[in-house]
Amino acid sequence: MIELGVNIDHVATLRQQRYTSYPDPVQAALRAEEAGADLITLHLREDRRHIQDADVAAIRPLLRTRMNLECAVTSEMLDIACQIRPQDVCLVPEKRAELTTEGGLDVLGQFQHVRQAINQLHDAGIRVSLFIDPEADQIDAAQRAGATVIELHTGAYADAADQAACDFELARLRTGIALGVRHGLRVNAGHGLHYDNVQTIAAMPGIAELNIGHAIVARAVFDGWEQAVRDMKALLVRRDA
Ligand SMILES: CC(=O)[C@@H](O)[C@H](O)COP(=O)(O)O
Ligand SMILES: NCC(=O)COP(=O)(O)O
Repeated sequence: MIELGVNIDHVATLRQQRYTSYPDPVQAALRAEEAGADLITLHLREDRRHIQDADVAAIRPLLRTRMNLECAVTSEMLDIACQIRPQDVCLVPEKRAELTTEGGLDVLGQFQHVRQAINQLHDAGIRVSLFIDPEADQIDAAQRAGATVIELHTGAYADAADQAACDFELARLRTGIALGVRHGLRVNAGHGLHYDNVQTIAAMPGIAELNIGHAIVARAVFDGWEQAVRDMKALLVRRDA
């Protein structure tokens, strides 16, 4: 099976909407693990719109699987990551005004900055993933910068307006995964994946892990949290074994 990273950001979004104490991302993380999550993903945004520093600190020692902490390439975030020491950090681009993470990290355009960040995290014993678009020059740059993991942004595939656009995005992803694997990288993917579009990505040879959040939180409203996680996990059947 491909590994499922359950992203709990939007459990915290619901809480932050009213600044209540519920729903609790700690419970979401632990119950996702019980339901079959292979790891827990969470994004500490600079504007703290969903996950809070206290959530990251509370969840880290309680996880039985592993934590994949997504954060921007800033000194504040790198310091927090080095203090928390999650097993994985995924470096992502961030814009204050965006609704969600709109594109991949421009590794090529800020190569030295990203390389230094990777070195700092590696020195703290943290594996580093780069959240990038499925573009050859970015995948090459990720490997040269020292990352051992990439997560390919599937948002353009998820948002494709018609079949032609969808086929184009799938071809980009297929080529990107193959290039990443040739470079010896662990290749993950995620963003905008849901119960009806995930299987096409899961069927692609070379994918190690899919990180999925928004769709699982939305499904949980009707089916319950654990069932939503179990149903997503069941769709991640590896076809390249
Ligand atoms: C980087 C990424 O793709 C995830 O963090 C996901 O998008 C959920 O967070 P946002 O909706 O805040 O971007
Ligand atoms: N890195 C992508 C992720 O963690 C989940 O994104 P989404 O499913 O909430 O769009």
